[in-house]
Amino acid sequence: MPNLFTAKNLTKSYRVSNNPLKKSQLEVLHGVSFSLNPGQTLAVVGESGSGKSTLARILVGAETPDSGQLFFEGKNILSKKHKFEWFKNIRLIFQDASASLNPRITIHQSLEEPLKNGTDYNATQRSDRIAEVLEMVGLRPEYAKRYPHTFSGGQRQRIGIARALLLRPKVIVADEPVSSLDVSVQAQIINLLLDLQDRLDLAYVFISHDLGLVQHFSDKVLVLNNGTQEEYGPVSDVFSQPKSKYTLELLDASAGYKKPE
Ligand SMILES: Nc1ncnc2c1ncn2[C@@H]1O[C@H](COP(=O)(O)OP(=O)(O)OP(=O)(O)O)[C@@H](O)[C@H]1O
Repeated sequence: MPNLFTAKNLTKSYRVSNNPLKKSQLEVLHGVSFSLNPGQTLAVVGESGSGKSTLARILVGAETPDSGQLFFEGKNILSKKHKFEWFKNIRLIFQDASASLNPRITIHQSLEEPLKNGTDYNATQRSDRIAEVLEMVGLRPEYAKRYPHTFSGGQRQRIGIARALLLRPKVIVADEPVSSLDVSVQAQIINLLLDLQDRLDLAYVFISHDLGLVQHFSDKVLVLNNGTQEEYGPVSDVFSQPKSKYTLELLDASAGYKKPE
């Protein structure tokens, strides 16, 4: 059986200057590889600017890597013929749900969009699925009639999660999904994500600065240092016996992280 989701040697550079006398390419990712199975969580950690969000955008198809491979259930999803499977099965949760919700349209309209693009459901089936995912994230179906500004930050993040779930994906990439929320709300959203993982056997790629949370939430961890994979392995191994000074410093700097006895 192939792994659910595998990345091999991903690289990505950006052009940063048009001046031929200056170095014009910035290498943001270099040789990133991992594998993930159903129900597992891979955390991606690293300093600001280490390439975490770039990796997240590549994993959901919002950016193209310069080289490397991505496999979903053994299929090369960088090939055009698997585009739809990629779109359906690997979905993103943003840090700030407000950014992904158009303020001028109702929640129903926002949630209907992926269903129009990703299914052949009729209007009634779309409404039923929207009601179903809203209930799954602890919101009332009638909230679909409202506009984004009528919700709290935590409720908007629940809507962002509902939107990610619409097409019944198997992998969710969550880029700092709780870091813009109040601490009390963060725990509720984390518990919701854990509960959904249990119920749906979801795999998560979880990007976070909070290593205490990563320790509690993840099975594996990938440490990025300036775009290079510094360490990768079970979270218990990497955090209890970090091989590199960089990882040790990240752990020391993270307030929430508790060293194992
Ligand atoms: N479109 C782009 N064009 C040029 N450079 C970019 C682009 N997107 C990101 N970068 C650069 O790539 C590097 C990695 O950025 P990225 O946002 O992936 O890091 P990050 O680890 O997610 O940071 P943070 O934790 O602050 O969100 C940074 O130096 C950033 O300035």
